[in-house]
Parts: sequence; C-alpha cells; structure tokens
Amino acid sequence: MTTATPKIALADVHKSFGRKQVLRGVDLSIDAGSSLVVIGGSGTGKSVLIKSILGIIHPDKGSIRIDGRETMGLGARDREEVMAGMGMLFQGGALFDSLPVWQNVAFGLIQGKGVARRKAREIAIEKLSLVGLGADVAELAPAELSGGMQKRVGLARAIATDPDILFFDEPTTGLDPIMADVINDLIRNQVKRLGATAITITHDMASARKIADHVAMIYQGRIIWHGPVEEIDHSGNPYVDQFIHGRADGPIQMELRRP
Ligand SMILES: Nc1ncnc2c1ncn2[C@@H]1O[C@H](COP(=O)(O)OP(=O)(O)OP(=O)(O)O)[C@@H](O)[C@H]1O
Repeated sequence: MTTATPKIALADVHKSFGRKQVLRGVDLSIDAGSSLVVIGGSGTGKSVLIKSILGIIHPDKGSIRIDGRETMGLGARDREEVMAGMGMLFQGGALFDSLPVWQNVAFGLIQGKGVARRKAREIAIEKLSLVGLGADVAELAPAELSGGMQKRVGLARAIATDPDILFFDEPTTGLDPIMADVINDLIRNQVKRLGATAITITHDMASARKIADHVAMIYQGRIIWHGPVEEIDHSGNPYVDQFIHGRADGPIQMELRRP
C-alpha cells in the first residue's frame, strides 16, 4: 500500500457544454512517475479530460489536485505556475507555421520561462536531437517536414522545459506503424529520462500497450475501468474487452447519426 500523495487526483469532475454532459463524475488518480493511457470511443471526453487538468477547460464541478494542491478555481498567476510544470503534445502537432522549427520548440522557454533567445536555441537543438532530429531542421518551416517529423518536433516542444507532467493527445495517429513505434519509444524514454508523469490519449492499442503502466477507460463521462496494463486482457469488463478488440457487437453501442 502506498501513502504517497498522487501526482494528479481528480474527484467527481463534471463538465457540460450546453445540454451535452461530457464528464459526469470522473474519479482518477495517477502516481508520480507513472504513465497512464486513457482509452475510450470518439467524442467520449478524453481531450476534455486532459484539457481540464491543463486548465484550458474549466470543469463545472469537482476537484483536480496536482501534488495535493487544488487547482480548480485558481487565479491566473497561480494557474500559470501550475501550467509551467506541464508539457503537451497536441493532436496534429499544432505547430506555428510562421515560426521556424527551433522557435516552435523554444516557444515555452522564451515566452514562459524568459530564457534568452540564444540559450533557448541551444536547448531547442539539444531537444531536437533527443527526438532524433538534427540541427539541419532547426531553420526549416514546419510545413517543410513530414508528418512523422512534425510529431517529433511537437514532442521536442513538449519536453523543452523539462516538465514533470506530460500530456500526449493521439501521438501516433496518422503515422506508419514503424514511425508510430519510434514515437512510442521516444515517449517511453522521455518519461523515464525526466521521471515525468504522463497521460496519453490513444486509439492505438499497440501504442497503449507500449507506453502505459496503467490504462483507464472512459465511457459515458466516467472512468469505468482503471488498472495495470498487464491486466487489460483479463479486466473482466465487457466494455474494455469490446474496445480493445474493436468489436462492433457488445455493450458499447455506437451512435451513428446520418445527415
Ligand atoms: N470547447 C467545446 N465546446 C463545445 N463542445 C465541446 C468543446 N470541447 C469538446 N466538446 C464536446 O465534448 C465532447 C467530447 O470531446 P473530446 O474532444 O473530449 O472527445 P475525445 O474523446 O477526445 O474524442 P476523439 O477520440 O474523437 O478525439 C464532444 O461531443 C465535443 O463536441
């Protein structure tokens, strides 16, 4: 039994948009240094969940503690302090096309931490090398890179400030299986190297198995299963079974709306 304070602890988190209830009482806790993968169908609120922890979305109700400190309702300055310890790889990379690669990577260093440009460029090039990219890409525009390279730049940006919490939103989507595995290894290594706590959203079960220490499944606005990745094939939970095997038949019924 562990008595350590969880790195991140959510309790009874609710979020609606208009009449649509997306999160309906999420309880979830993540230990420091562990890697959690969140699975669940499209539109079930996985992104809303991580944006709530990041403070980009404000839940209607509940508690989100980071290192034991309540972050719901924090003022702008305290919120910025909490966010400074977090790195995020957004879906699709979300790179600024008007900035060269190194400035994309260095953005949080220059804007968030006030690191001088020259020093920030050095750090950016070091982080690019950690994700297997050479200094030759530093001056290129993101549009000049392949999708896999853009993901790696996004990853270099996420780790640029050595955050202790990392979020990855569908890091392998749209990549070929080999590049996906390269990204999985990079994530795994960076989490280990930084001793960071990571939350990854993915639909890619091969990636989940590789990245995760723990897996949590979200369904109808709640976490319906949470356990060690080794137990995912024996969860005894029919929703998890259906999801990981990608079966159309089972307790999860897809809502198919036609125009
Ligand atoms: N800012 C917003 N305003 C209104 N509705 C939103 C907003 N953000 C998310 N939603 C709605 O919340 C629901 C959950 O969205 P979310 O992006 O979290 O899903 P997801 O589980 O990450 O899906 P996917 O796997 O397809 O990326 C969707 O119905 C979405 O339309």
